[in-house]
Amino acid sequence: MAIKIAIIIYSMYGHIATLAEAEKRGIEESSPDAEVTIFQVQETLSDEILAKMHAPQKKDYPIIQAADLPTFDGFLFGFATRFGNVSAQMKTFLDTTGGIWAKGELYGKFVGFFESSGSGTHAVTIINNLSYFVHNGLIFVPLGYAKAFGELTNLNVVKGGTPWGAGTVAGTSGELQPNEVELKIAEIQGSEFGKVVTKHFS
Ligand SMILES: Cc1cc2nc3c(=O)[nH]c(=O)nc-3n(C[C@H](O)[C@H](O)[C@H](O)COP(=O)(O)O)c2cc1C
Repeated sequence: MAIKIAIIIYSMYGHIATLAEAEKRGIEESSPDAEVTIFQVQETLSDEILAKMHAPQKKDYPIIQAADLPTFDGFLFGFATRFGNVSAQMKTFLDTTGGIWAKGELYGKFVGFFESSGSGTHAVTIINNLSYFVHNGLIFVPLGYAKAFGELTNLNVVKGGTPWGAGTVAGTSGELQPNEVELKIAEIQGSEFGKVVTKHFS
């Protein structure tokens, strides 16, 4: 049976959405039988506030519902950093999943993370949010260094990405876009994550 992977994001300015597409490409490259879907969490801000924050129109990824989660074997979460943490939109979604947690429906499934931050707060966003995933008994698949050593240690470009997961430095006004090195890291992460989930569930 084909494995199913959900990439779940919140992206106000599009950086995380771009990384999510690279993660998806990576999974599909290493695991052609995998079913991969990019979801976004429900927006919680009004159109008026979003306009004041200069947020562009969102991509039309389906909105994830708590009830969708148990149908997947693995999850890649894309976090847009807010004060070194996840956005309230992402947290609001996670807080709707108590019933799933109570039934242990995510136990033993796999999870990985990628992130975006204005100035490069990187790993801290992921580390600050492990608790939810630990409580659910999800198995964290870190990116590590082995498969992306050259990219992670490349100091020639301003870049995100750590052994905790892919990432991008958006710039303090969102003026940067994910660059080639950041996209490559995201593809490698997707590829390796796909392999781990496939190996376990096939
Ligand atoms: C309220 C708020 C808090 C933020 N906090 C941080 C932060 O702690 N560190 C940082 O580097 N960037 C911070 N940023 C910048 C965002 O992380 C950045 O806009 C985001 O990663 C862009 O991703 P997106 O285009 O997918 O929305 C913050 C942005 C907002 C609006």
